[in-house]
Amino acid sequence: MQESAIDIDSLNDAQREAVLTCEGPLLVLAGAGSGKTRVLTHRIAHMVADLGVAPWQVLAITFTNKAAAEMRERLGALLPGGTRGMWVCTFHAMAVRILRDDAELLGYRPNFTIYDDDDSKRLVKAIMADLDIDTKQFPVNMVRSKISAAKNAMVDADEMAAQAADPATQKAARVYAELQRRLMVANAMDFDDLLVNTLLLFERHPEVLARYQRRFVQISVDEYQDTNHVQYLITKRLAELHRNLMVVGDDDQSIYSWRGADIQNILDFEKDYPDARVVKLQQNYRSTGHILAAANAVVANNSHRKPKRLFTDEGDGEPISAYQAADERDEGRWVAAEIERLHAAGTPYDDMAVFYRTNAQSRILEDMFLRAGVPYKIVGGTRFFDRAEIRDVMAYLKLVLNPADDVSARRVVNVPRRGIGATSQDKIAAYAATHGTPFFSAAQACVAEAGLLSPKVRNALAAWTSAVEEARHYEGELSRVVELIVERSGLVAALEAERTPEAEGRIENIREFLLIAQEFDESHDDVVSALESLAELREAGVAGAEAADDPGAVPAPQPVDDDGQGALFAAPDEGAAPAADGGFGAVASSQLPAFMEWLALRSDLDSLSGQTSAITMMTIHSAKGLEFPVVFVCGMEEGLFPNLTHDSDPARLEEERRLAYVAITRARKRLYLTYAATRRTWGATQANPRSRFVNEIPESHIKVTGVGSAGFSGTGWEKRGDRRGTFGSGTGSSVYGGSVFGNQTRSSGTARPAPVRKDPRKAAESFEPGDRVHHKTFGSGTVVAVKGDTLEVRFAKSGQTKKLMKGFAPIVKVQ
Ligand SMILES: Nc1ncnc2c1ncn2[C@@H]1O[C@H](COP(=O)(O)OP(=O)(O)OP(=O)(O)O)[C@@H](O)[C@H]1O
Ligand SMILES: [Mg+2]
Repeated sequence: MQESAIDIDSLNDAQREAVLTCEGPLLVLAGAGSGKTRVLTHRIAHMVADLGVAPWQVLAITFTNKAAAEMRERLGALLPGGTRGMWVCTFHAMAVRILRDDAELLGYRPNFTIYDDDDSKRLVKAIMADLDIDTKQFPVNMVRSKISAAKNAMVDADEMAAQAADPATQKAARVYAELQRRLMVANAMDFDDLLVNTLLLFERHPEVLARYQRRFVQISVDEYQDTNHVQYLITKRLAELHRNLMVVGDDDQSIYSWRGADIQNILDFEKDYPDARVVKLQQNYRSTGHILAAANAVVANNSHRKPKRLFTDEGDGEPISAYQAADERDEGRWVAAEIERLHAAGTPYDDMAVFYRTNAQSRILEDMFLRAGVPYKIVGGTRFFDRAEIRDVMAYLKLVLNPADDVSARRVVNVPRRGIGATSQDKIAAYAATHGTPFFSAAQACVAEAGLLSPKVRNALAAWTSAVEEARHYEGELSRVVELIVERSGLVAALEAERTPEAEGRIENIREFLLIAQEFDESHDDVVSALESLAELREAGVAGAEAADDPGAVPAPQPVDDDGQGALFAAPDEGAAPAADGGFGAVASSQLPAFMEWLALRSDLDSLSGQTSAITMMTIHSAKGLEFPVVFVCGMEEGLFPNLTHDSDPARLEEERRLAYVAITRARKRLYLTYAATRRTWGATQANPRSRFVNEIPESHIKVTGVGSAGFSGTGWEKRGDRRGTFGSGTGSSVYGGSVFGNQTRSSGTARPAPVRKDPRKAAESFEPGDRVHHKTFGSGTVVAVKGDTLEVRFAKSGQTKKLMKGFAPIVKVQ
């Protein structure tokens, strides 16, 4: 095999056996980081490069788009001759390709539309409203998951109705029938339909199936433990002719049972293919010893699993760091500071990832990263400030600040819908063009002059312009202005009227935005320093810092000199504003301009992160199959992770634990687990003990720091008590007893386990003259003076001394 295109010597014996087994069914069953995906790609490369298999004869399926992209890249690197024609994709992407060619056979037109999760949810909701089904009694999500389960079990609506034993299932069956009818009329398929229709196509049209069976001589499926029934059947059908099917997976990493994934598919592989070769891999090449030991220890608490153990030759590496934060903001802040510290010490941002159990956690983290200047990207989610409802509120505020901002005016004139349609908007725009005025002034004129618009539109427009005017003239706190515009624009009222879970989510986001404004009112100093950071970035000529978010909106902040920040707070008609402000004058609330600049700073930092390397933020679910040198898992608290309620099924706890195993095993060299003593979610503050998954890690592999200690380098309180075994059954209320958190809570008699700093946002690090520091933009320097929250730092490269705000300037101490 010396001639091989791949480096066979880089594989261990078991891996080599798998790579060289190119005929017949093959199962690779092994724990995380043991090289399953690497074996899969090397095996394909070997077949193509050495055995004459054509790339187009190869089908490689994986679970997420990100994983598919990585696999394609790896294959590209291994096969200089190219991978043209090879299908490397997810099940859904494969289904789309197949159906684009032949959906007509099932009665669709080839240009069918794909409804994503949001679209299909909206459709289900509309149907339920039309059928008069009460969504309080039968929640939309419950109905959808019943329909989805039926689809994935290949049960159609009639069959579901015939089998339905309870009212909820009967209702779901009715919705299902109508859903399919409407999807068909709309020439659309939802995600489940893509899979189901592919299978139907194969069953009803054997000639189509035969074509693909002949084509795909070699089929490989990664993350096989997470295939559901339909996916299993599709794979089975496709592989029937050549029987060259390789599946790889790890039963400990099955995390999609809530979507119908069936761990049994992997466990039954040997039953389906009695001649299957089974290869087990035991060496982990990803993680250092402490991390691997922690993962092994946690997952060992699951009873429904095939026991297996992994070893590593890597050495122990660094113990896992656990950090107990005062609250969720302290957590975010600490993570940001630690990221900056690692970055200053040479770890590229790209090498770091931050995971969370639920999407809702990302907002605070984003907030803290933006403040600290940590560039980030979010996989599989929308960044807070990119969300439509937040953009709407921001457009309103821009308009309040600057009524000449036509982009914002046009964006929100009919948001929420108030009957000012395209025709009316065109008329206003035409008026504006004729009179050379901004759109908003034209709107005011159209309100004043009868006859230009219909009375109904005129009324709606009057309400809109007066809402903006009222906010403009409100003299008082900024948060009140934001509240006012949110109320008077009708944004929240319209969402409330929708009475949908998404609308609820949007309202919640708007509330979060209000909180940000309140915080701004409370912490003006921080803002000054945040603006300073931006000014510094601009001064330093950092690419992207000049990028204007929205032309004609907020005036760009001006660089400050050493003594004053005055220019930063200029109202739009003083100095920095565009010359033509439409003659509107300054807004009454003096803080709005600064607030808008602050928000602009955020988007500026966003654009910075688009260009340079960035940390990755994502849910643990989307981290499957990936690896990063440094991983932070946030929110390690009971109730959040494991994400359980008291009446949760014990099987769910096992799935949550598998998720913890997935999270831990993504880390190559450094793993951080963080948890907050108190956490504010949905307006309520909760104090949850730290996650049992942290407690399940033996003490020898983990180092705990936290509030009460001097920042992240201190030792703080230590874990004690018999952590393992205390949890007994692993479910129910006894779980809280025995955790360190629990002990301390009881002994101190307070709700919090350790002294909580008054303002956790201010306390991450203390500086003294003489300390060596590193600034994101200016590089290394020395602290020359500390005055309150202001540091004076002399930077080595420029020789300049700069004033920086502690806690906001992107600066860390270097040891
Ligand atoms: N024989 C080997 N020699 C050197 N490095 C290896 C070897 N096998 C695997 N690796 C490396 O170990 C890491 C983990 O491999 P891989 O991602 O294929 O594991 P996996 O089993 O698919 O993990 P997961 O279960 O998380 O998907 C990768 O960085 C890979 O390049
Ligand atoms: Mg893998």
